[in-house]
Amino acid sequence: MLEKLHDSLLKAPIVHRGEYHYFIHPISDGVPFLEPELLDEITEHIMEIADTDVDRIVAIEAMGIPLATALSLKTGIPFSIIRKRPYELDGEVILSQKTGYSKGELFINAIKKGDRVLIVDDVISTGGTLMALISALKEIGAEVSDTIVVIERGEGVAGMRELGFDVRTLVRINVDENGVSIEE
Ligand SMILES: O=P(O)(O)OC[C@H]1O[C@H](OP(=O)(O)OP(=O)(O)O)[C@H](O)[C@@H]1O
Ligand SMILES: Nc1nc2[nH]cnc2c(=O)[nH]1
Repeated sequence: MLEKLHDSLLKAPIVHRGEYHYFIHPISDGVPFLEPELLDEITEHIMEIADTDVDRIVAIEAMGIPLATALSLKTGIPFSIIRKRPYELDGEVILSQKTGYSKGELFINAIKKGDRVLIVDDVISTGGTLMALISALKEIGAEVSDTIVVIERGEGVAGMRELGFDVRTLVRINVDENGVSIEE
């Protein structure tokens, strides 16, 4: 199961972002290129496990976008992108994003009270991004039916679960200077 995802992760190169060992992979970076067969394997799997009885798929710029696009085409569900720049439309919600290697702001538009949403993203590490997003969506009054992330590294998911956030991931990896290994 998820053979293409596992095989490709084992080949992922590592670069350094400060102290952080950052892996580079088609799903998390679009580099070197994202093969349709890999995207198909992953999104078929997400459709098998996720609650797709939702009004909207929600994806975070940038690398949530290919996942949301493929899922939207398969399910017919529209998607919204949480952007890294403001539009200054009425009702825009701003949140702070902090990962293991960066800080910034995210902007939510056009998600309203009562909307049922499925969140998808490429990677979770500290969980900072998703925790901020889920909290903001709850504050808006949207119902997060499911949160699915393709690649899990680090302790973010465990920390989020302790705080009552429900996140499911497709593969859990370890990353060090030698590369990526897959946790069984
Ligand atoms: O669990 P965390 O530590 O918060 O890290 C996870 C976030 O990091 C990546 O986003 P990034 O901001 O690097 O954006 P990108 O998709 O544009 O590469 C990834 O897409 C997640 O959104
Ligand atoms: N591509 C990529 N995205 C990430 N998001 C959080 N950690 C990582 C990482 O190591 N690589």
